[in-house]
Amino acid sequence: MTDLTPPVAPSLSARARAALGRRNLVFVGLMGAGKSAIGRMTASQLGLPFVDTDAEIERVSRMTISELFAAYGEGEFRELETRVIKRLLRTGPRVISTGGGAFINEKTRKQIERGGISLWLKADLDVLWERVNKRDHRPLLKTENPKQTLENLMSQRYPVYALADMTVQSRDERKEIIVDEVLAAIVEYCTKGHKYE
Ligand SMILES: Nc1ncnc2c1ncn2[C@@H]1O[C@H](COP(=O)(O)OP(=O)(O)O)[C@@H](O)[C@H]1O
Ligand SMILES: O=C(O)C1=C[C@@H](OP(=O)(O)O)[C@@H](O)[C@H](O)C1
Ligand SMILES: [Mg+2]
Repeated sequence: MTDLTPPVAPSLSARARAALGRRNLVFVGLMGAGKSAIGRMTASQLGLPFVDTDAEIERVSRMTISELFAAYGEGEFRELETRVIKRLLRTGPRVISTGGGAFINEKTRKQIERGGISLWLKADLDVLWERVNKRDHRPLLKTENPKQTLENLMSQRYPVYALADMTVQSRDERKEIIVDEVLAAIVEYCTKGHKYE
């Protein structure tokens, strides 16, 4: 008997998973861009383990990010961040969401370049502000004018985030839509092999 079942096209998730192969996928971008939330959902779509580097740092140090900044300062936090990311990149594949400053640190950025493919979740100031001002766990934003601080960080950091392999616009749109755009970016970048913007 002939099989009359029509062929089923592989889903976007399956195509992205195949395109990624053994590589790690690393989310970078400013505070509030959605790295932690979108990273977790992307990992689930890809059927891969997810690690948020801030959560991992908090787990190994048994301190919150705010406590680490207060007790040891940003310099020590960056050292810890670099070590944690280096260790995570040694194995895989997995999805890794970094804290906003990780990719700015040259040592960490080089590690990410070697151990994975990077995706910048890019967002406008108003989108970022709307999201970060709801919570107060980000030590760098404990300033007199946190929105201005965020804007200053945008001008300093955006040229560096732009070095990422892929860029996806994070905006006032359902998270599922952003995740689909991330999956499409992976397919495009991994099959064509040039920067995706
Ligand atoms: N597309 C989106 N739409 C609405 N809220 C979002 C979206 N993406 C992220 N968020 C929310 O914005 C907040 C900040 O996101 P988070 O993932 O913590 O950002 P990051 O890790 O980049 O700092 C969270 O409350 C998250 O659920
Ligand atoms: O931008 C930064 O330098 C930081 C971003 C934070 O992570 P999110 O980007 O996930 O908020 C966290 O790592 C720390 O507060 C420092
Ligand atoms: Mg985060």
